[in-house]
Amino acid sequence: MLGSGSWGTALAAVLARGGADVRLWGRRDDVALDINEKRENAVYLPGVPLPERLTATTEISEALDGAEAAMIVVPSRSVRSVARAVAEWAAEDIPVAICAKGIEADTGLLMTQVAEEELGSRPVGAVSGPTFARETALGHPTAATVAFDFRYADRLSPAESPAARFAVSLSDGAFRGYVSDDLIGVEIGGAVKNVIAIACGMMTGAGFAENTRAALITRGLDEMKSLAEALGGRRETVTGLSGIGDLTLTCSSETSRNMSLGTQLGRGVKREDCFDGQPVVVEGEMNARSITDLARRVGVSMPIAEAVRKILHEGGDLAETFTALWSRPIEAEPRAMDLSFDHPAADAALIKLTERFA
Ligand SMILES: NC(=O)C1=CN([C@@H]2O[C@H](COP(=O)(O)OP(=O)(O)OC[C@H]3O[C@@H](n4cnc5c(N)ncnc54)[C@H](OP(=O)(O)O)[C@@H]3O)[C@@H](O)[C@H]2O)C=CC1
Ligand SMILES: O=C(CO)COP(=O)(O)O
Repeated sequence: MLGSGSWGTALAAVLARGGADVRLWGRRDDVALDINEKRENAVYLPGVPLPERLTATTEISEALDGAEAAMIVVPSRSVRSVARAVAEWAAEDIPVAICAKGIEADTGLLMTQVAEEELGSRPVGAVSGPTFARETALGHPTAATVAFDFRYADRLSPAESPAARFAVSLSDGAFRGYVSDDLIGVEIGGAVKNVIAIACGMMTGAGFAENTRAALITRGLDEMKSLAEALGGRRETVTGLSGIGDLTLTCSSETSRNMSLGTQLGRGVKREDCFDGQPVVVEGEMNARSITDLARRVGVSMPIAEAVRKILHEGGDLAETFTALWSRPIEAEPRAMDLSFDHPAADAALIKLTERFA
C-alpha cells in the first residue's frame, strides 16, 4: 500500500483484515512508528485500531520487495512520481490499482493513464466509490468498484483477473468490491464528483438548502456523464458506485473535504483560513481546472465545474458567478435533445439572486 494517509491506511486495514500481509509505505517516520508500535495512525486516522498483519515502512523498496500487488493511494498530483518509484522496485508483472481521484494537470490524463506511462506492462486499474476513509477503517458496510481493462483477463479465468483478485482481497466482511472494465467511466466519476461537491458546499455555506443541493447533484451528474461519454466511457458506469454513489456521498456531508472547503468559502472564509489554515488534500480544487481544461478540449460543456473554476482560480465573485450559472439560457433535459433558448424573464427577474446570498 503506497501512501500512509487516511485512505491508504483504511484500505491497508481492510486488506489485512481480509487475510493479506500488508506493507504500508509512507514518507513519515512518526506515522510508520505509530502504526508498528501502537497499531494506530494517529496523524491521519486517530482512534482507529489497526490489524496486526499490517506493518509500516518508510522504505519503498522494502514495501515492494516480493509484493504480489500494489495500490497507489496518494493525492493525484503525486501519482506519477510514486508510480515511477514502483516501476523501479516492483516485480515486472504485478497488478497496480490506483486509488487517487483526479485528472493530471497539463496532460489531462486519467490517473491510470498516468500510471501506465510509468509502469510498463504491469496491469493498471482503479478502485473508486463512495468510501469515507474513517468509516471504511471502522468496518462500516462499504462498497466500491474495482476497474481493470478486461484484456488483462483474456488469458485468465474470471476469478484470476486483476479486478477480481483485488475485489476478493478487499473483502473483509464489511467492504464489498464490484468489478468493471470501464476505467474511463469509473475515473471520471471519481474526479468530477469532488468539483461538484465544492459547488454544493459553496451554496450551502451561502445559506441555501436542499433544493439547491439536489439540483447541483443532478446537473453535476449530467456533466459527469457527458464528459465520460465524450472520452469513450459508458454512461451507465456513471450511474454506479463510482459515479452517482460517490457524488451523493461527497455532496451530502461535511465529512467530505471538498464539500467542507466549499462550505467555508460560501460562508466567506478566506481560502488561506479554511481548515484553520492546515494543509488538507482537496482534490476538487486543482481538478476544477484540469477537468474543465479537458472538457473544453473535447467540446463538453460543464457549467457547474466552470463556475467552481472561476471562483477558485479566476477571482470570480461567488454570488455573481452562481447567479450567472442560474440564469443561463433554458436548456433541454436530457442534453442530448439539442434545444436552447434565451429567456427575457432572466433580465426582468423579481428575485435578484445575488442579494439572497448570506
Ligand atoms: N480519505 C478518503 O476518504 C478517500 C480518499 N480518496 C483519495 O485518495 C487520495 C489520497 O487521499 P487521502 O489518503 O485521503 O489523503 P490524506 O491527506 O489523508 O493523505 C495523503 C497521503 O499522501 C502522502 N503523499 C502526498 N504526496 C506524496 C508523495 N509525493 N510521495 C509519497 N506520499 C505522498 C502524504 O504523505 P505525508 O504525510 O508525508 O505528506 C499522506 O500520507 C486522494 O486522491 C483522495 O481523493 C479516495 C477515497 C476515499
Ligand atoms: O472520495 C471520498 C469519498 O468517496 C473522500 O472525499 P473527500 O476527499 O471530499 O473527503
